[in-house]
Amino acid sequence: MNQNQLKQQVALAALEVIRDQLYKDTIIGIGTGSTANFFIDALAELKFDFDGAVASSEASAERLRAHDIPVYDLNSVGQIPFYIDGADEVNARLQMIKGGGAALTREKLVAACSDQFICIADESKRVSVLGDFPLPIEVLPMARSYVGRELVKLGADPQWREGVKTDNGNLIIDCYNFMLDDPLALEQRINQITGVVCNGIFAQRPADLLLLGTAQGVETIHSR
Ligand SMILES: O=C[C@H](O)[C@H](O)[C@H](O)COP(=O)(O)O
Repeated sequence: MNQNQLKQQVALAALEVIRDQLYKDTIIGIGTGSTANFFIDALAELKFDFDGAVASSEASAERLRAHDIPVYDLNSVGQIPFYIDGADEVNARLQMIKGGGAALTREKLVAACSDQFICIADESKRVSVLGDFPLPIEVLPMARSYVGRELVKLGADPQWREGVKTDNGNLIIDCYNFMLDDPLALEQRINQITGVVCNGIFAQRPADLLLLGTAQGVETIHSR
């Protein structure tokens, strides 16, 4: 199976996980990226079984609307039962690095409002230690240079993702060579830098369930 087939496989598996838990008033949290896109396309089949969705990016909102799935503002929905999204890396504790598609802030926010975070990923995303994938950090435009200097002091090699603007109008700095042996401590430390909007470590809010696509089938891994 190629990577896209693995992504589709986990998208369908996620659909099976939520299928029996959908009600006419259910609002589903939807992530961003190629794996989330497979899920959105699969979800269209159930669109009459739930109310609508909250999206973590304009791109996902557009894709949902193209399937005639209503998209709600997060401010109007309160707590939601599920958030389904991909990841750039995920470890055995279901902590993740996210933000390869620059949607990390809205993703973290929708995840924070969700009872259950279901991560869907192909097996290439599984790691024992987070950090090979460059850590994305969303910063206010005028803080780019200052935050970069502060990140160097923390031991990273920060690189501005030129030409990319987030849905919130901010910039992305990708950090290479970060030591991520304590993801929670680093997540909190980076958040203390003035001008940082959000960082792509999901340790404070790890996934609750990981559906991992492998050549042997979908592995279901619950958080410990
Ligand atoms: O900002 C983007 C997100 O964090 C994505 O969920 C992540 O980059 C994984 O994307 P994909 O499913 O395309 O590998």
